[in-house]
Amino acid sequence: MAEYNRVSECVGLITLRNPPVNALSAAVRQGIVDTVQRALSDPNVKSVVICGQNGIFCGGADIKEFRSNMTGPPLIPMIHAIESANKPVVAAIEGSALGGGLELALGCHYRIAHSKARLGLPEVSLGLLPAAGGSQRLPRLIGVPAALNLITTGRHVTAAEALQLGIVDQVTDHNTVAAAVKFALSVAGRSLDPRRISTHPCPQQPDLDALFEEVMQKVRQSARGAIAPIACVQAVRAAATLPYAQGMERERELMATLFTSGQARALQYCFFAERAVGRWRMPSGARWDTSKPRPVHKAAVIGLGTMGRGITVALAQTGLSVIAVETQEKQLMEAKQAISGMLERGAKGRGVAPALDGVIYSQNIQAVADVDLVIEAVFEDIALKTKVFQQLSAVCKPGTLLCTNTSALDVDQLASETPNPELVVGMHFFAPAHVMKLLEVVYGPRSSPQAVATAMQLGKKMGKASVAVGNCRGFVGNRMLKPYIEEAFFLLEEGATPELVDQALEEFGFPMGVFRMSDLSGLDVGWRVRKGDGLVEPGTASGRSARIRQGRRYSPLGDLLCEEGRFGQKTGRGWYQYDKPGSRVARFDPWLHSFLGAYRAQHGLVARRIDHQEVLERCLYALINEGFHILDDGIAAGPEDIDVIYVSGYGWPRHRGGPMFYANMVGLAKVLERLEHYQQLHPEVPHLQPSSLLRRLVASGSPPIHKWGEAIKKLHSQL
Ligand SMILES: CCCCCCCCCCCCC[C@H](O)CC(=O)SCCNC(=O)CCNC(=O)[C@H](O)C(C)(C)COP(=O)(O)OP(=O)(O)OC[C@H]1O[C@@H](n2cnc3c(N)ncnc32)[C@H](O)[C@@H]1OP(=O)(O)O
Repeated sequence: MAEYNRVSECVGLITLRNPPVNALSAAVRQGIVDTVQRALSDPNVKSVVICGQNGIFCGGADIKEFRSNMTGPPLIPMIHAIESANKPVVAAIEGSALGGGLELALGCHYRIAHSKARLGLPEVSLGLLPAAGGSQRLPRLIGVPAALNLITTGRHVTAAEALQLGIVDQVTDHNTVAAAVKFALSVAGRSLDPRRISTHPCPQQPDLDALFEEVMQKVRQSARGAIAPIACVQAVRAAATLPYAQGMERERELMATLFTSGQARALQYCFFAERAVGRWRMPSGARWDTSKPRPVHKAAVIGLGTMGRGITVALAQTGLSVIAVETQEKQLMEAKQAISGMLERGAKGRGVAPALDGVIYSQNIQAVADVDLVIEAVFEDIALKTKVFQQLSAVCKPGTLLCTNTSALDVDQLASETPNPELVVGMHFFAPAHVMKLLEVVYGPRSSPQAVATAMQLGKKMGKASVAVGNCRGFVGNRMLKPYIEEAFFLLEEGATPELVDQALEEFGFPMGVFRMSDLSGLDVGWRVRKGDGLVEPGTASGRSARIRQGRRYSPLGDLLCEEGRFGQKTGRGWYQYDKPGSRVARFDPWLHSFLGAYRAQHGLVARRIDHQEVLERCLYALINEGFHILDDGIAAGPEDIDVIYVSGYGWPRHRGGPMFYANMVGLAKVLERLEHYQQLHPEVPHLQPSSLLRRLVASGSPPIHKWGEAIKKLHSQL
């Protein structure tokens, strides 16, 4: 809806009303068409101001409408009618002007923004392009290079940057609508021809072809298979080389291709999934909207290794007071230096003062007595963590939340070692913790809803994609990673190479294939876990029986590399070779290939040709299958939780929507059929055995992903 008022006698004020972000729904578009017409036909009105209610101009087209048949007046003629109006129209921008919201403002003759406003054309992140004239007007207004940057990245700019770029005409610290009304009065009666952006040519740009070639190359490289960034470049090229009407035609064609692509569906799914995970719920029935978080003003981090340092930085950057505890003096000094450096670099990047004073360092655990929340990040050893939790329980004031950053240990076991297990949750950060977006908040059967609410709220404050998950081995992310990695090892045994497997996964869209990723994170990490599980044996045995451990197929390849001291990048050797320890460029390693040949010979394995399709099906479907187990077990509340974890923490290509969304796109029946196929070939591999939930979903007609929750509930009630 849009409300109309006449203010200051001769200004028509149009207010967009569609909480929470004034998205341009059919009703809002109709409201704008009607109120603009009313203002233009009223002889008492000399100029018009468009604003949004509740301090936000407009969050763009209503993304929810994209899923259905769109009705109501279309955006493009609506914006043209504003631009061609014979009275000045001024956009009063508060909060956000994004996507269609900014395109609406670009159709206005003037734009006044509040200093705290953010503007942008983020359509690319939804798999689209600014298709209400944005791809044609913005380059005409601010020039091709700046428009390319904004449209291909989708980044939001501050009002100050928007002013500098020429997107807005004025920035105010005061009441934006009042400033816009005053401005509208001052320009009433002036010629509007120079203010109609669509009538301008793009500012001249030397060597346009070279510029587009360079940008296209860069975009193709970073897009990892996403098509929208490429279409955005093509649309801006049309703006730079074609008359406006033809440019608009090109914009429409490109949008039609994107709009109907699976990628747009996947990216829009991610947008809503990221918001849905904030509405967490636990199997006990506790939920986000009935659980009140405790305030957290002061936090502590115990253990200042890599994870503890990153967590300290993330907390301090949120504005919290942090007590950082490390018992060894030398490590404490090193950590202090490293944390200060990270805070300084982070502050420089954001143009703010570093929060150095926000961190107090101590060797003494007693220093945490009055904090509201502690995150333990000591070495992954249950005995050590148990001791720390017992000390914390004795030292901390009553009610302090005790969080563990474990990635592998049993949160419930740790909780049971404390007098108040309801205060214990896992906060599983990903390295580097001040950079990586993902946080798994792990609740045990005794964690209180308030503890979960507090950890979730703190995660949100830290800017993390926080997902509440149940307690199990590996939680969600690492539990699903295990079969994925194991399949990759089996593929090597059967004839694949690390290069082939990685290439297939990188072409799918992962930033790194499984072997390059293992080299980066360190092969010794998995080795230690497998040793702990009693799976590692001396590598001299041969034949099939040597590769069956604990009753299932096992590949000792990773262990054998570790025995050779090949831990990945840090030792300069792993699945690849590196110029020196710590260097990042993975190179083909002839040693590794002859090692694989010798290994196959020792075990009587005959290498066969393996193609990309098999790599993808075996690695990805094994991972997805585990995802169905996780849903069946109630460890994740819904497929969105799993997908957000994989997209924000494990490099799953966002334009493929996450593993569960991908399974939905491929078709559940197809995933089931391929798993059954591989399971028949590899009966000794339990993770290829299709999950019973997947079978039941297929049997119930493969409901679309947004109906899985309902279907799972129904299927569980039938058990
Ligand atoms: C046959 C083929 C024909 C093809 C041709 C089809 C042509 C169609 C014509 C289209 C013309 C193109 C128009 C335009 O170019 C396209 C667009 O505008 S796409 C939208 C672009 N806008 C955005 O991407 C902004 C998205 N929103 C945000 O970034 C943030 O929400 C915010 C605005 C910065 C506010 O942030 P917060 O305050 O943190 O709030 P939340 O993010 O939590 O959001 C609150 C709530 O609002 C919902 N929401 C937000 N934006 C939109 C939106 N644009 N549409 C619908 N809903 C929106 C959000 O989901 C939250 O709700 P919840 O999910 O929690 O219920």
